[in-house]
Amino acid sequence: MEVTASVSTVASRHLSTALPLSKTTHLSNSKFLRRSTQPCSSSSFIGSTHSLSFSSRNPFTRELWGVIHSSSMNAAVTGTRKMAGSGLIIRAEMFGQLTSGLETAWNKLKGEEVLTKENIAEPMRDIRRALLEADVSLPVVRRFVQAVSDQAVGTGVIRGVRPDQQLVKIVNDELVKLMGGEVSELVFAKTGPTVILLAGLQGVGKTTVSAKLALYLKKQGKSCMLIAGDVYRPAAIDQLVILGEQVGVPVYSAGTEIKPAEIARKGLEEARKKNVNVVIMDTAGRFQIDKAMMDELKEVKRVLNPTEVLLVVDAMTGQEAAALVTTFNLEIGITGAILSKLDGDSRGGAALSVKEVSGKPIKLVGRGERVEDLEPFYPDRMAGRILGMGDVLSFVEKAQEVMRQEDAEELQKKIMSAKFDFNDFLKQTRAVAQMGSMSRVIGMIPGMGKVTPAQIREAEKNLKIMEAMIEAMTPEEREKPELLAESPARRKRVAQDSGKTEQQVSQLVAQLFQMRVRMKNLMGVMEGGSIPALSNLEEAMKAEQKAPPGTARRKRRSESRRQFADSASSRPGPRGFGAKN
Ligand SMILES: Nc1nc2c(ncn2[C@@H]2O[C@H](COP(=O)(O)OP(=O)(O)OP(=O)(O)O)[C@@H](O)[C@H]2O)c(=O)[nH]1
Repeated sequence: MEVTASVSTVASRHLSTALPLSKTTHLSNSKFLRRSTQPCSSSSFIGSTHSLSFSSRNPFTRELWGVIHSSSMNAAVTGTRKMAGSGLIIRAEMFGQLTSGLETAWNKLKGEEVLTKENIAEPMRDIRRALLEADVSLPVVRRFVQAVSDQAVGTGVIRGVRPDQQLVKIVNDELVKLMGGEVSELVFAKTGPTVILLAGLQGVGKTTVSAKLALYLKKQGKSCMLIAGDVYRPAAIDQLVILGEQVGVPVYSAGTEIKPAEIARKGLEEARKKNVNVVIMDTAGRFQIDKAMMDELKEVKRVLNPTEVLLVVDAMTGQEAAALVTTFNLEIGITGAILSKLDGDSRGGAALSVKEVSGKPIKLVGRGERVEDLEPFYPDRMAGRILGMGDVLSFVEKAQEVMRQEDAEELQKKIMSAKFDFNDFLKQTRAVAQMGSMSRVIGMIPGMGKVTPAQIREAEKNLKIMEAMIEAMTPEEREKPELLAESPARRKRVAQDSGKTEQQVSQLVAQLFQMRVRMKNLMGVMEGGSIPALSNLEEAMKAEQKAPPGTARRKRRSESRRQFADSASSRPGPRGFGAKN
């Protein structure tokens, strides 16, 4: 098995040079395992091996994180200096508890030479406990643990691969298998419109999913139409109409005085007239399964003869979601599930149980309230995420959506000529914001799984503060940060207009200059090869960070500091840096 761990390189490269995914380089298993099991403390993650490979291709990301998370900025904001990473590491990303539970298992194998029946007994108990705590159904846990144990004992010694790493690999492969192995694509009708019928209990997110799905398919070039079939909740029809407008998709509604099956028939007729590619029908949810609901759905299904019948289930309901998929499948016959609210406190039980329990695949996942927050369900990426690998491919796709190639190239040019300005800064931070909440974006970056929620909250807060300050700058000041560096009066105005302190504005300007120099240096280190060997890159990055005094790099860094310090020292008195007026 090849694991695309090094897509981190691609992810970051994409942001700077928008390389196509096909240039992904693959790491061998052992490298993946080594990387995935390396501890990464929250306080040092910026310089960790993982984030080195990620950020090295995109100096901005690393710098952005460094700047927005700088403790000095926190101090300026809160008046206290906080230590980043106080020892207690909490995973910011979903399935955190499961991930840590599994980590406990591998950690017990540290120092062992080979996997044996005896030494895996305790780790297997940890795995079992972690899965049960994640609300995975018991029969699934039993089968899983059995499959992993059987393979672990039979593995023998693999040169260069530690037993704990071997166990990670076995668990990874079994997790992928458990979740269905392959991505289960939506099926489209060969002729006429493809009809997708959505079902599910109350409040699971059907109406939201209808609009999300329409947008998702629209992005693939398909014309869509929505049918509002929730006749029991008038607000659901209004909600769908509003969401339809938001995503630019027509909504067929016929009020609440008409039977859902009749709405379905008329809606389908309308869709045929309009010649749309895909029709998505939202249906009424119930508090719990009842016969009336099932009969109604059966009737709607008969009328629509849908290509897909997808049950929307709430990821937070754990194994209950899997049971629901089974019941709906037996009652009305479904083609798959959509797991909603995977961004919430889901422990993983639903994602891990649905396929195994019901035999029906999860086709899509909802990961947020926004209409953009719907993605295909990738079992391998989900396994990677559970194991703390970070969902890099999803990140790359998101990045591709929000970052145009020209922007990326222009940015690179600016970085190389040290002309990166506040407009670029703003554009980049917004591109990151567009990818979803920072916690999600950070969770997708390998090695950044272990960031404390407090750190993310601080970073998000800092980002807002910075945006406010940049927005208070004139277009000229944004383009020429020197103007601000040289004028305390300008900085004072920006501070007043943004409601921040002069110290915060000065600090932001200083950070931009430091970023310019450091990013240019990093890009320089990477120039000369398309995708440098990861190890070389890491070395280069380490050297960049740890260059001893007197070396060229160290000199460059001190020059950059001096450059800024020079402007700082030219100011009159303690009011700020670079003062000329
Ligand atoms: N965080 C998060 N919230 C979601 C997601 N999907 C839906 N929601 C929220 O869940 C709530 C219920 O969503 P609806 O789409 O109204 O659910 P429904 O199944 O149509 O509800 P009924 O019509 O009452 O059956 C709303 O507040 C949505 O914003 C998701 O993936 N993540």
